[in-house]
Amino acid sequence: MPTLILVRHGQSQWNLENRFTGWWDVDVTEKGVAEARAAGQLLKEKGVLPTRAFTSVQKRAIKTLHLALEECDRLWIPETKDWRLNERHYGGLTGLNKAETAEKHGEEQVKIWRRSFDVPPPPLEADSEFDLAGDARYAGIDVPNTESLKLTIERVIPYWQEEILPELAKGETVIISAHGNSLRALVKHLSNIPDDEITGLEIPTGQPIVYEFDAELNPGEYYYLKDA
Ligand SMILES: O=C(O)[C@H](O)COP(=O)(O)O
Repeated sequence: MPTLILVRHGQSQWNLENRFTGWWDVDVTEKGVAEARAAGQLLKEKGVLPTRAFTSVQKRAIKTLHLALEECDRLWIPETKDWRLNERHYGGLTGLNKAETAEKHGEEQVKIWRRSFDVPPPPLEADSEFDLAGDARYAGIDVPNTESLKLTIERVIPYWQEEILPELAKGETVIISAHGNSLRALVKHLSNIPDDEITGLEIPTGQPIVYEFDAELNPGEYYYLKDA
């Protein structure tokens, strides 16, 4: 049975510091490493062993993938990294503290920037220290200067359809190690969550989520592997 495992990266340094991160390439903390290892141990314990892996080009997701695969002895499986699985771009909020931003602009405005479906944060200034346009990994890519969830969906779902779904069609057990909002994009699509209900979906770090697909590649309800 084709199976999909989604894992949000373990805690990052800026998760810990409560800063907007987006495309900025922040590492995992010690706690994040432990979360990633625990995710891999859970895969092993439950016998849900990935045969194919996808991740973003951001180290917090890549490291989480590798730590988890190491724990379930699957470091050898084929893996693909792609920017389309990156976190949504946080624009001009990148690097700012979330609580301080709420004090400055109000809780309501920050909630809109963080959880609305189609309101992007203010764009990143071209001379910002967080501008990644010159980063080698994005050569030839039009790096966005901000993204809403809607814009994130517009790059995640075509990638899902073109690159990941064909692997599931072969019967693979696919693991995707990615980010809060690139995974929200995917869960919204797979579970048919309406635009106005997606605001309520929070994806915790390091907790494997599983979808099982039928022969027609229709996904069932997702569940947390720890509860299975
Ligand atoms: O990019 C970030 O700051 C986090 O990974 C996700 O942030 P959010 O919870 O504000 O969507």
